[in-house]
Amino acid sequence: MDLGGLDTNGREIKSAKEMWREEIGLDELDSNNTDNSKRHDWYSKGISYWQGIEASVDGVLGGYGHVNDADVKGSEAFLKTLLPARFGMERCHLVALDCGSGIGRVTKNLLLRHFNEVDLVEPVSHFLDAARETLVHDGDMDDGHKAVNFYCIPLQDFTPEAGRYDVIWVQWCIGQLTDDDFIAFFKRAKVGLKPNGFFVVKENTARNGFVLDKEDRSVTRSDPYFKELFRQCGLYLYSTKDQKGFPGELFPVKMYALVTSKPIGANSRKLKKQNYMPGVIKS
Ligand SMILES: C[S@@+](CC[C@H](N)C(=O)[O-])C[C@H]1O[C@@H](n2cnc3c(N)ncnc32)[C@H](O)[C@@H]1O
Repeated sequence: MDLGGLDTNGREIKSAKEMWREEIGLDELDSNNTDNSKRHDWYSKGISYWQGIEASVDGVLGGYGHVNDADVKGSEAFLKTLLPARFGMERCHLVALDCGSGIGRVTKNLLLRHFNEVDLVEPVSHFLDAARETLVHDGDMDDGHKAVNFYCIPLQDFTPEAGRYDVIWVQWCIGQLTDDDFIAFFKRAKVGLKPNGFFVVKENTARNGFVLDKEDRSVTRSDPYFKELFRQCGLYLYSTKDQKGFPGELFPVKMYALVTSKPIGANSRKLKKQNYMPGVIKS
């Protein structure tokens, strides 16, 4: 990735390669040759940051708890177009995975309304304990929708159960992963999807290149940066939408629905149309 970026102290960084070389000792010539102690440092500083944060909506949203409603509305509108398109109109038994779930905010307000079972994966134990507490008490709603498994593990070490999920939801947490762990995670997580299953990635986006957060050890990637990583994961963009209604000082937020095989649609329609177009008769 050749795009330059910034860190939160305003320091310019020439390229993502340079950032990863500095942060985790990634050697440009050999992506397997990384300094494990630096990588360990990257993740332990990230986890320590979140361990110091209160287990509340305001805590996991960095003091912006009031964007919760707009966030849930935006996600719901996006999800409502995707579920019938991928699984048909008939209601079937749907299962979702909430990645980097924090206190279970997304599971409680969104996923449990659409999925019969939801699993959560989150590395910070006091967040997951809070999630378990709310969801198990709230849970077993009248409609039988419930949170089932609570995995306390970071995404870079997690592999989902094969073929369990219709949707794997990744929101506001993938910036904690380095590029190589991002790619390895999605490659592994594909096995967790059922046929027609898909990923949703909902994340902050940098206007250019990337922004490295020195406090929580995360990176905010730009839209082209995400798309290049998705390509390297072997994922295809099925649909994308911008989140609306957030305060202007926040990063723009995008939602991406990603599938594991090339979607037939716009391109094939275009080709078909061309077949029926009147041709110019050459003399
Ligand atoms: C901004 S909060 C978002 C929580 C939740 N997704 C939400 O939208 O309410 C970021 C979450 O990522 C989690 N996290 C940090 N490092 C992670 C990692 N390596 N793998 C998975 N999640 C991580 C944090 O503990 C925290 O719960």
